[in-house]
Amino acid sequence: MSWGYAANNGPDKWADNFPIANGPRQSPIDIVPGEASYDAGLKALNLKYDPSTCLDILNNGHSFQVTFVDDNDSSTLTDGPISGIYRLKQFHFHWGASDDKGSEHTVAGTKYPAELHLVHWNTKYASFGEAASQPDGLAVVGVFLQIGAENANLQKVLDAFDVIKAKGKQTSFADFDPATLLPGCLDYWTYDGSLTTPPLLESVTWIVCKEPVSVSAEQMAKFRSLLFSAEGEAECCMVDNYRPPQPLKGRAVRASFK
Ligand SMILES: NS(=O)(=O)c1ccc2oc(=S)[nH]c2c1
Ligand SMILES: [Zn+2]
Repeated sequence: MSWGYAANNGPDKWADNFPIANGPRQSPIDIVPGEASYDAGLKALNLKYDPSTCLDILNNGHSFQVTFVDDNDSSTLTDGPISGIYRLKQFHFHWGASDDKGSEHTVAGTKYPAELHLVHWNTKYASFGEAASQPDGLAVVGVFLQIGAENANLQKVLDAFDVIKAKGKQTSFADFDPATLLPGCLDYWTYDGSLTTPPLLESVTWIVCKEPVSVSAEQMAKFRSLLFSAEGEAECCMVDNYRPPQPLKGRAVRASFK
């Protein structure tokens, strides 16, 4: 049986096949603003995305993801807490069955209804796969979603859902600018962590934005219309695809803002 988010294969069971689940730098974490240390040396995030690198959108059975062409430096993350050039590979989300849960990171115990992850890999390595096994291989920008006004930019992504409802479904998705999903203020917390899904590799510099973006309650319902299950299988709604916060184990969380 493969990993998932159900009682029999969910986060509490992942250590059976992925012992790093109990490792020293696991993600997500609960971010306690009062315990984060302001670091004046942290640079502003420099995100430069080219919409023409947007390739397709797919339901991978754990979330849906929008994948980008990453054979050149058209869509990159530089500065912030990282050094060098990291290329955008994909973005995806995690969300709950109801608006009171869904994010992976929490802020002083507060759960948001959803969390966006923009996944980048360090171009000092040959590929995403190689970078994912290196301690400085990946940088993921996390953005919280909170219930409010309809998000017109997000709607462009949700409009593609009807053709990727089931696990394994994929369709072309072009000319989308992921920068339109970012908050106006790019203040962030940063810490050393891991992938939040198996293989849980400890290769991620996490960059979590302080300011959430809006999503309407109707748009959240659209997220919940996706399926974990493939066509022809018993339908299982894609909800609660989030890992809960993990032990900090002495790690420092730095803030880019006072
Ligand atoms: N949820 S996440 O930590 O951003 C993340 C990002 C990229 C991934 O690639 C595999 S494989 N699992 C992943 C989890
Ligand atoms: Zn994620």
